[in-house]
Amino acid sequence: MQSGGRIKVGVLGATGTVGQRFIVLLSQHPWFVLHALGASPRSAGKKYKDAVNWKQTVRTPNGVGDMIVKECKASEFEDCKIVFSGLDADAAGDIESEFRSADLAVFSNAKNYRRDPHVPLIVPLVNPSHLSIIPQQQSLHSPPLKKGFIVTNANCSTTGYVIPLAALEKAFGPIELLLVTTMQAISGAGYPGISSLDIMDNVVPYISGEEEKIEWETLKILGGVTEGDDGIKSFDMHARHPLRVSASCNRVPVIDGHTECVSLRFAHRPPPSPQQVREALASYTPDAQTLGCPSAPRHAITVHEEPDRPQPRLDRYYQDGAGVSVGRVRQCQVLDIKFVVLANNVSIGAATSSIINAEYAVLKGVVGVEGEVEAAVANS
Ligand SMILES: NC(=O)C1=CN([C@@H]2O[C@H](COP(=O)(O)OP(=O)(O)OC[C@H]3O[C@@H](n4cnc5c(N)ncnc54)[C@H](OP(=O)(O)O)[C@@H]3O)[C@@H](O)[C@H]2O)C=CC1
Ligand SMILES: N[C@@H](CC(=O)OP(=O)(O)O)C(=O)O
Repeated sequence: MQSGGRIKVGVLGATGTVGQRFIVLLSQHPWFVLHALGASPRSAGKKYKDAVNWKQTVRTPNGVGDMIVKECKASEFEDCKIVFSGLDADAAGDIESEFRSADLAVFSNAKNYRRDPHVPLIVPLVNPSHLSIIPQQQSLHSPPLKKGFIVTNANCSTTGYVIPLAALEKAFGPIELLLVTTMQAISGAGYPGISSLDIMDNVVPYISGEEEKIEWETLKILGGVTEGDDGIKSFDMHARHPLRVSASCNRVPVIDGHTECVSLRFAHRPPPSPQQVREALASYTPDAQTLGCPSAPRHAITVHEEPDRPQPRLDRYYQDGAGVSVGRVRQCQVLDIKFVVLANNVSIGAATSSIINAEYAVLKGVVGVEGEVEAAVANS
């Protein structure tokens, strides 16, 4: 596609569920322009339109269908300032590592590097300040890197519920106990995902590895970054205020949108009332909004007053799926407060988060700032 002074970006896993969402969002992005698409050796060498099983409700953007899908090799993406990854986790580890070593900036949806002590796990509406670990990631790399790094975003269920949690911790101090029960959409499992005979007329009360990811990722995201006497930074895993999380995950026959029921207890007594919680959620303004990231939602959290909302079919595409919806905020008879949250797993749960992370990194100068980048930001 023509760059027109915009920042050239690539997408790995461009044919997949998350990859297709990247294509839709990036094709209309004010700063970024799609420059290279990669997928498996099965797709490489084909025109995108012949390789992809397009499942979006909008048509393939102009010019993208005729782009030739490349192999996921860094040499094929060397002109890209930013590479977004929607790779299958079986392939993501080696490929993303090769791209970083080739001094490319990688924003990944895959789980492979989320636990790496030098890789930030960023939900852009919560903890983009964790980008501060990037210089350390680059200097500890062998050989040290000038521009290359990996930033990961979180599991889609983690992403949805940590946004209201961050708003509540900001307003009322640390949370100490958390229970979350998810009802996760079919698209979370990629394409073709779970078979129709398994999910129609059914609920499957198990998603491999999901509960452990939610329980662990929450601590890294909501914790801070601390610096030791030796100058080495590390993620504190919410250590100053230990937080215990218990997650139960279910697959339900919904196409897009993860719904999660959350109960929590605050560390400080007395806890806020349900009305104070509603107000804190509705007024939450993440740094990504204040800084002017173009893909950040206008309302990070939409609070519903109706007793039967949010619902995936009604609420998952509000703001193009870039925010989250919360409803049923009420007193919990066991902990303090309970509520329901809905997040679009493919948008804020995946592609939109990666894109906002990249926008934030551009605005903070973490992605190599050169004339081209400044011009794109200035012209947007
Ligand atoms: N779906 C969701 O809601 C979310 C997904 N994620 C994560 O994002 C990633 C992508 O998920 P999703 O889009 O659902 O998955 P899909 O299975 O739909 O897509 C996987 C993509 O990876 C490519 N791929 C597979 N094997 C290889 C390989 N050996 N080399 C290069 N490319 C390969 C596929 O290409 P090809 O078409 O050629 O096979 C395809 O483009 C995963 O890591 C997933 O865990 C994270 C949050 C939410
Ligand atoms: N496991 C999630 C989606 C996903 O791929 O998560 P992760 O990137 O953490 O593996 C779901 O099934 O809804």
